[in-house]
Amino acid sequence: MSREIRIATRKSALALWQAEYVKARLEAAHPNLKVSLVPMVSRGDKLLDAPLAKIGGKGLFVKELETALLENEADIAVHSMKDVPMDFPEGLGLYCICEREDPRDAFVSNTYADLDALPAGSVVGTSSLRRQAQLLARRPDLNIHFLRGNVNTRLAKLDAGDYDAIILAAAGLIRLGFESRIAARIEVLDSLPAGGQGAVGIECRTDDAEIHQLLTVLHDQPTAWRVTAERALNKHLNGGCQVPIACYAELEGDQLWLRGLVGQPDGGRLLRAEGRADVSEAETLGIRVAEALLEQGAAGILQAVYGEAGHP
Ligand SMILES: NCc1[nH]cc(CCC(=O)O)c1CC(=O)O
Repeated sequence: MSREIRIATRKSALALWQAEYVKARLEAAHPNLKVSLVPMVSRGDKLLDAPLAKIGGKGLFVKELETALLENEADIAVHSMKDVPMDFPEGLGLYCICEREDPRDAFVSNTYADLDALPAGSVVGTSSLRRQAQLLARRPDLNIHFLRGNVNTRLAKLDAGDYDAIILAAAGLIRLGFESRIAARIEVLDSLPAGGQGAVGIECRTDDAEIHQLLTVLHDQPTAWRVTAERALNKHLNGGCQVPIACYAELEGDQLWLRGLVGQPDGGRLLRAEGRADVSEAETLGIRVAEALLEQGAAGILQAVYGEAGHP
């Protein structure tokens, strides 16, 4: 096989790690395949036109990679599934989901062993409303402070003494070699993860059958079923990037068990719902659990959050 695969990637440490991981696995499986990385420079100008600007936040970074695929500057884009919007542009789709890393949130602190060890009034860093809602529901005394930036930046801010603890996805820390920084993994019961957390997905052109075939060695069907159910829930709740929605699917034999949560950002109310279905019904299950959340009043909570964030 003489084909070359060009991987479009952002330049953050985590994005590069994920791209290198896919490159290494593709090369191992297909010895004659040439795989290269195409690191994307910022295209701030392109972000200003209306349709892109509407997508916002994380969606913008994905968009940049998608443009490279559509313009045939690259062949595949590697994403953290939790950052991938629900719908794809015409001509592109998700053709591979790799085996999931630890999906849990991680408690990271230089002083305290876990959440319960934090003294009253401690400062915890996270910019995720999902994490904030669940933290405050359990520990209303904590002070949640905004924490932005990539994984390295966030760890540096913790080390500078700005926070007593921070919450990050375990997966990102493990991939970047920072597993030893995890003081405690927070069980999913206490911090239900974001849909797709810990899973890496590969997007490519719909009509590129040769690439689809080459990618099959990286596909992990159990992860794909789980992430499909989670994304269906997010989609049904219209979950964008800054919303207090959590969901997590596990496999019990050939049954999917999906748990979903919508939380008031101040932790005052956490709505929970769950359901089980055959793996072939992953999407229906996601919609069903989302409906159960809506019946409890999820729309009101989400509407209040969108209002504050300035969304329509
Ligand atoms: N929001 C950014 C982001 N996107 C994916 C991960 C971690 C790795 C993953 O979930 O696959 C992170 C960092 C974090 O939330 O701590």
